[in-house]
Amino acid sequence: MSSFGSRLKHAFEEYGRLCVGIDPHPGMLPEWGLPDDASGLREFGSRVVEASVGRVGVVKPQVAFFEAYGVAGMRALAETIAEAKQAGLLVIADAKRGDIGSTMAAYAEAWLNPEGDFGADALTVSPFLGFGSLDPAVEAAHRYDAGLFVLALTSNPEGQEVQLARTEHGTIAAGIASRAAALNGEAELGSIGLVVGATTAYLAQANGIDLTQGRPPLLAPGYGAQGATAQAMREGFGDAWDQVLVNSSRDILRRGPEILALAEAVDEARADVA
Ligand SMILES: O=C(O)c1cc(=O)[nH]c(=O)n1[C@@H]1O[C@H](COP(=O)(O)O)[C@@H](O)[C@H]1O
Repeated sequence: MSSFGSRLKHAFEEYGRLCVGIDPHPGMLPEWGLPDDASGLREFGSRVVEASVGRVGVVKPQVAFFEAYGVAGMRALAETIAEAKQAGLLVIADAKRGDIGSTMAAYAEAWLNPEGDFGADALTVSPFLGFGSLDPAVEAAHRYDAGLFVLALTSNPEGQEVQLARTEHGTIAAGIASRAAALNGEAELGSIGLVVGATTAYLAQANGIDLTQGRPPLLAPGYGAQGATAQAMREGFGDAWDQVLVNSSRDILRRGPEILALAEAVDEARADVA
């Protein structure tokens, strides 16, 4: 298998830079006329996958919204991931895992081993136990040709008190960006990416954080429902714009439950961020 970075680059070329979020928020299943249980979750996941195939290259299930339904919810997640991969979509499991040593290794095994129940193409991870605590996840990503998206400058305003705090080497976010860059080598698009909010990207430029070093893919949530526009994102990311994968969840999902209406919303968002 080729590296995650090169699979993502191919997806960019084929389908553009939109990632559809599979986020079954509380209340959304009944709004869609689906049972508020694991069978409803499964149908929800299937509809979003169906509306995404052939329109975008990447989907991002939000693990928490499946986990909230217990064991049956996690089974629905596993089946949704398998269905998406089977349909040729890249899957980013948004579980924001962060731990140390063998525990981090076990999380990475759970989410990145393609033979496992939840084997995704990439996983969101938290570096706030120290960037080096992610080493076992980086090793697993290399072993499985998978990717990571390391939280750096998240879309929520509360993130900044930690992420823009300064050490003698600069901001915490700048440190995260340069540690990720060092892992990416010379690839046109690396496999170790960063999460930089569509709403907060401008803060990278304002604080001298270079997002182009190492060419990490940049997962950008915050477009649409959290208020970021395509124009603001383009300006905010500046020279790093061609590395950006824009996520949209609620803005698309609120157009459900019909697959045709969802597909139309996907097409509109994809064109808007092109
Ligand atoms: O890692 C993420 O995906 C993420 C990071 C971040 O900084 N902000 C953020 O909103 N997200 C996720 O991106 C999605 C955004 O959803 P919408 O705001 O509905 O488009 C949710 O699944 C969030 O958990």
